[in-house]
Amino acid sequence: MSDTVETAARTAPAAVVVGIDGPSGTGKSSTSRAVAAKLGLRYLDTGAQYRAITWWMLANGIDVDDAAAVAQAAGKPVIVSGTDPSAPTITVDGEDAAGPIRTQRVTAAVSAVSAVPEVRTRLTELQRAIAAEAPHGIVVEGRDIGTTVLPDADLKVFLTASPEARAARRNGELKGKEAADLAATQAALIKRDAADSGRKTSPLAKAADAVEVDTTDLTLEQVIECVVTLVEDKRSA
Ligand SMILES: Nc1ncnc2c1ncn2[C@@H]1O[C@H](COP(=O)(O)OP(=O)(O)O)[C@@H](O)[C@H]1O
Ligand SMILES: Nc1ccn([C@@H]2O[C@H](COP(=O)(O)OP(=O)(O)O)[C@@H](O)[C@H]2O)c(=O)n1
Repeated sequence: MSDTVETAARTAPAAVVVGIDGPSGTGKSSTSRAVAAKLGLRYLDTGAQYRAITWWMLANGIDVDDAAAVAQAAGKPVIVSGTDPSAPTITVDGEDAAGPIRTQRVTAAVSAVSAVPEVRTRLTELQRAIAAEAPHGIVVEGRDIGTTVLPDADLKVFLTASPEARAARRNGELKGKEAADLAATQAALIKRDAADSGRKTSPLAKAADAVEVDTTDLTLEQVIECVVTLVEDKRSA
């Protein structure tokens, strides 16, 4: 090894692992992607994986309300996540699933599928393997990253926002596609939060050592800057 390479290896910052959790519409995906891109880290959307397995169950005629049937099928689909924050991808059995996993049908079914312990065990293993392989570190977002998937993460962030703000953000995305009225969007969000927070296995929860950021009155840029600063503080500590 040359002197220059040895010096570079010695001075490169250690890999940093960041977990970002919170309910729907708090800004997890947008913030995590931007923070990862700014800091040269990989990015993993674990919600997309739960959506992907749910999409496969629906496409294969599995009754998503039959936990035993979901558990039996949980090992079948091959889910692959691309972790480049500028172009994240997700495939199921080699097929691009990025579009189909965002439909209302999948959104309405995902909490039931993600409550099944066999589904969680499988995806948690996959998520840990992806995080362990990230050369410079990774930002992983979801519901149970700080509590279950990566309890030793260098930084844990828990994003919150009022139900009104979250529903307005979600409706902004749906405009022109599957537009819903604000009250219906808010009711659906609250129902999903309750299911995700109330399940037995790794529910949506803030880890005791997570930093909570209320994004209700912050712009997306402000949230990104806040998390970048938290990561840099950790790195220099
Ligand atoms: N602080 C914010 N202020 C306004 N809009 C935001 C903010 N954070 C995120 N958004 C917007 O809200 C929508 C949902 O954000 P997203 O990152 O997908 O949330 P989550 O992953 O928590 O469900 C996106 O359209 C995003 O651009
Ligand atoms: N780590 C995770 C991530 C998502 N999920 C489940 O997957 C669903 C979809 O997650 P998502 O992050 O795509 O949801 P949005 O907030 O983007 O709508 C959640 O409602 C949970 O049921 C989970 O159980 N655990």
